[in-house]
Amino acid sequence: MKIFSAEQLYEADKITLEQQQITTEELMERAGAQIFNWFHERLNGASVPIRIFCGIGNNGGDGLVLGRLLIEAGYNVIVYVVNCSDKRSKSFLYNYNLIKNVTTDWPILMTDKNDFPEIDPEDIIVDAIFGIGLNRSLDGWVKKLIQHLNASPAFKLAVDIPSGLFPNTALKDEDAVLRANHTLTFQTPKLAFFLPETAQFAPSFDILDIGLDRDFLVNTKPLAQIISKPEAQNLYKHRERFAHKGTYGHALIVAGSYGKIGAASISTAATFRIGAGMVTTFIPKCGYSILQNTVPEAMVATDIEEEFLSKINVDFEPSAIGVGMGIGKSDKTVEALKSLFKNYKSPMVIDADAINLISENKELLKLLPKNSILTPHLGELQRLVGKWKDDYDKIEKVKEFSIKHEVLVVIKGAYSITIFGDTLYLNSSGNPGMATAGSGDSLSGVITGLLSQGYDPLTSCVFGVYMHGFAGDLAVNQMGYEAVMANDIINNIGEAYMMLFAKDQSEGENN
Ligand SMILES: NC(=O)C1=CN([C@@H]2O[C@H](COP(=O)(O)OP(=O)(O)OC[C@H]3O[C@@H](n4cnc5c(N)ncnc54)[C@H](O)[C@@H]3O)[C@@H](O)[C@H]2O)[C@@H](O)CC1
Ligand SMILES: Nc1ncnc2c1ncn2[C@@H]1O[C@H](COP(=O)(O)OP(=O)(O)O)[C@@H](O)[C@H]1O
Ligand SMILES: [K+]
Repeated sequence: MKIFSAEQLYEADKITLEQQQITTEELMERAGAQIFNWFHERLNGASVPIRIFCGIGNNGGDGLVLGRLLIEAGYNVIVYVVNCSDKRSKSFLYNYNLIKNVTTDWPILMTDKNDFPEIDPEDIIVDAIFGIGLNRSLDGWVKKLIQHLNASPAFKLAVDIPSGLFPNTALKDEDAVLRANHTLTFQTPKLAFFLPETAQFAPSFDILDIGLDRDFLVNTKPLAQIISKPEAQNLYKHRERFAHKGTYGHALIVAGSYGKIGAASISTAATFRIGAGMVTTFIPKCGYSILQNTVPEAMVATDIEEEFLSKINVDFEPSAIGVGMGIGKSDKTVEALKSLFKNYKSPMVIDADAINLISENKELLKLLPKNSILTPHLGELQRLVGKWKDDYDKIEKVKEFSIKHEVLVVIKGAYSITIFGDTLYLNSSGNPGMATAGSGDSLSGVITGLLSQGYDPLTSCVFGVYMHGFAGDLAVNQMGYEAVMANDIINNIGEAYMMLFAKDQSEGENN
C-alpha cells in the first residue's frame, strides 16, 4: 500500500473531481458517509452521546456530514464548531446549512475556553477540527481545547488525522496534538502514523476508501510504500523442482569475537532457516567448538587470532556475505574489513560493529561495495549519519547517505524502514517482543540468506525485514511478548513461509 503526501492527496482530490464529474461536496458526502457507516456498524443505535468537534475547513465539513447522518439515524449528537477563524471553507458552509435542516439543536459555536463542555468518560469525542490542511502548530484556546479533550478518558476518534498532527512534516509542539484512540483516515494512511515521534498520536487506524482516482493512485510515486502480506507474497520466489543446495548459494557469515560467538551462531542459523543452500561461518578461533555445536549444518573457518577477527580469508566465492555481528572493534578488525570490502565482490549485508567501525573509520566508507545493505538500529545509525533534528530529517539524511554511497539502509525498529536512494519501504510486521538481544543478528542472517538464494538486494531487504517481523509475530502468538528470544524468531521462519500464503488471522498487530 502507498503513502501519499498531503500535496499529493490534494492533487488526487482535484483529479477525482474532474474525472468523476463530481463536486467537492459530493466527495465530502462520501467521506462523511464512510465514517457514519463505521459508527453505525459498531454502535447499532446506542444512545451514547457523540460530541463532534468541527473545525472551519473541510475536515470540519466531514464532521458536519457525519453529524447530519448520525442525527438522521436517531443518534444522540452534539455538534460544536471550533470557530477559530472567519475563513470557513465553501464545503464547510454548505454542510453547515444542511445540518440545520435536520435538527433544531444547531451547532454550538465555540470561541474561547469558556465554551469548553464537560465531557463524561462514557461519551464519544469525534475530532474533525483540523485535517491535512494544518499549516502551523495549534495555539491559543484551540490548543487548550485539544488539551481539554486529551485530559478526558472518553474515547477519541480522529477524522482523517488527529488534529494538530502534520501528515508528512515534523511536529513542533507535541502538547498541541489530539491523542486519538483511533483514526479513520481517508484513502491512504499518513506517514506520521508510522514514525517514532508521532505514531503515539494515531496508535490505531482504519483506512476508508473514498474512491479517489485509481489511475492517479496507481501511477504516482508515493512518499513511501507499506509492506504487508500481499506485497510480501509478490516478492516470494518459488523453489525449482530440480534445485540442489548449490542453487541457493553458499553464504559467508563473518561474525563473533570473544564473548560474542552467539551472534555468529544466531546469524548463521537464520541464514539457513530463510533458505540458503550452504553457509560457512568465519569466526575467531575461540568460537570453533561453539559454532560446530550450535549450528552443525554450518562449515566453520577460523581467523588466525583467538579472540577477534584480523584477516578474512575463505577458499570459495560466497554467493552473499553477512558481516559485523558481534565482531567488536579491534584495530585489526578494521584492517580485516578493509580487505574484505576490497577483495570480495559478493552482495553484502553490513551490520552491528561493522557499521560502528565504518562510522569511526570513514576511509571504510569509500570502500563499501555498491548495493551493499546496512542494517543499523538507531544508535548505530546516529554514529553513521550524525544527529538528526526529527524523524523526517533522519529520513532525509539516510536518503542522502544511500544516494552518495550507493547502498541500501534498513533503519531497524518498529516499522523498520528500508531506504534505497529516495525510495522508502515501511515494514508492517514485527512487534515489541522482538526487542531482545540477537534479534538484529537474526535479521542480518535472514537478509544474507535471501541474497544467497539470488534475491536482488532491494527484495532481500524488503522481503527479509517482512519475514523476520512475521516470524517474530508468530513467535509472540506462541509465547507472549516477554518470553521471545532471538532463536524463537528463527524457529518461526519456517512457519512464516507456510503462513505467507495461508488465509489466517494468527499473525501480529499490523500486518
Ligand atoms: N482528498 C481528500 O483527501 C479529501 C479530504 N477531505 C477532508 O478535507 C481535509 C482537509 O481540509 P482543508 O484543506 O480544508 O484543511 P483543514 O480542514 O485541515 O484545515 C482548515 C483550515 O485551517 C487553517 N489552519 C491551518 N492551520 C491552522 C492553525 N494552526 N490554526 C488555525 N487555523 C489553521 C487553514 O488555513 C485551512 O484553511 C482532510 O483532512 C479531510 O478531512 C474530505 O472532505 C474528502 C476528500
Ligand atoms: N517494537 C518493535 N516492533 C517491531 N520490531 C521490533 C521492535 N523492537 C525491535 N524490533 C526488531 O528487532 C530487531 C532488533 O535489532 P537490534 O536492535 O539490532 O537487536 P540486537 O542488536 O540485539 O540483535 C530489528 O529487526 C527490529 O526491527
Ligand atoms: K481531525
